[in-house]
Amino acid sequence: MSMSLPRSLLFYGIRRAFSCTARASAPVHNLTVIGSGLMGAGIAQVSAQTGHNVTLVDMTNELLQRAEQRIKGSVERVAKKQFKEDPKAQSDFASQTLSRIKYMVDVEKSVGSDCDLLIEAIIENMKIKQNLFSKLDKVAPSSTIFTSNTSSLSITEMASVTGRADRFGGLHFFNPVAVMKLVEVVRIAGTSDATFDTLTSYVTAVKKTPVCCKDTPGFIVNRLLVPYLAEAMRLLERGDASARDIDTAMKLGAGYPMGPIELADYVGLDVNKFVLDGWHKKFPDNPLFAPSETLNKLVDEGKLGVKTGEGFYKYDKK
Ligand SMILES: CC(=O)CC(=O)SCCNC(=O)CCNC(=O)[C@H](O)C(C)(C)COP(=O)(O)OP(=O)(O)OC[C@H]1O[C@@H](n2cnc3c(N)ncnc32)[C@H](O)[C@@H]1OP(=O)(O)O
Ligand SMILES: NC(=O)C1=CN([C@@H]2O[C@H](COP(=O)(O)OP(=O)(O)OC[C@H]3O[C@@H](n4cnc5c(N)ncnc54)[C@H](O)[C@@H]3O)[C@@H](O)[C@H]2O)C=CC1
Repeated sequence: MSMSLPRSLLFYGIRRAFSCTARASAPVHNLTVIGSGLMGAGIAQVSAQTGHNVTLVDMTNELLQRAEQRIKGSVERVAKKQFKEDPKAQSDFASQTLSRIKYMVDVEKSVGSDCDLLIEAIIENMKIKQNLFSKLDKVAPSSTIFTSNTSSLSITEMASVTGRADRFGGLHFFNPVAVMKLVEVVRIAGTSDATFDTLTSYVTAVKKTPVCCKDTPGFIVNRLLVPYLAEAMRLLERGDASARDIDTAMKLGAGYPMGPIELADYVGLDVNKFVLDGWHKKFPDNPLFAPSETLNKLVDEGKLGVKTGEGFYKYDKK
């Protein structure tokens, strides 16, 4: 005999399974962000702006100095916006934010005994990410929650090299972090309720909106966005329209803030290529993930988009 649930109960069950509402949880005070590039610097910034103590790590002091400059510029923009008519409040906000960020090249020392949360934002490569997590798992306190900001890789595969699958999840921020309001909180099979609750509370604390998703390729946003960007590149390759016209069309015809070609440059063509190539290898029959010749050529030439001064378009060097 089959038993059917009342509709209201069924929807309640679905809501609970996927709900991202923050419940009481262990708060995050201290976090370590590994990788001080576009994303890591942004994550460090929004965390420090909301009172968290951050240790930001990269491979060289030069990279960290670049990140510090970028963070400073962005915090000043935010301060001007938040405290429009009050220059003193602007400079207090900026200096307090900047004072909460420590910079470090020694990755193993970066997860001290008080580290509540680790966010990895290094290159989009599974082997390199696994090496990092495996190394950190041995030195980090057992209570530290590990997360990755990956765009496209499996969080489960990363957690598999550690002994802390219950304290592992994904925190996927969007670029530019200071402005974009969403964070995807990715739950793997092992993620405990306590870990999940801490992650959603942290996202709310940094003034972003969490959505919960399963550990599937691209989660929600990139599963939809990356094929769209690749399709725009193919449209361009076929000579069906110019880059400018494709971008203008999607801005004025579909209401996007940026067109797909300029957004690809903004995200970084290397990141686009890593994502597309990785999915093509895993799902070779899916035409949505077919490589783009133009993308490959630009990456080979070191033209990675806004961050290198040239991609599909040319930019003032940052
Ligand atoms: C690849 C992945 O895994 C996932 C991803 O991230 S996919 C990429 C997701 N991101 C997007 O889709 C971005 C789409 N683009 C946009 O939303 C907008 O074009 C944009 C926010 C980037 C810029 O907006 P814009 O209106 O063209 O430019 P601009 O006027 O300079 O900026 C808008 C506001 O944001 C602020 N802002 C922009 N960049 C900023 C930064 N880096 N730091 C601080 N503030 C910033 C500006 O100060 C400005 O504030 P006001 O409106 O109060 O003046
Ligand atoms: N660019 C984007 O729009 C988005 C990217 N992501 C993801 O975030 C991650 C980082 O991307 P970006 O910030 O764009 O890359 P990026 O290239 O700007 O920065 C990566 C940084 O990590 C550092 N790094 C590499 N290996 C390291 C190691 N072993 N230890 C310490 N630092 C190391 C590099 O020196 C570099 O500074 C990737 O997984 C990417 O897929 C997620 C959302 C949006």
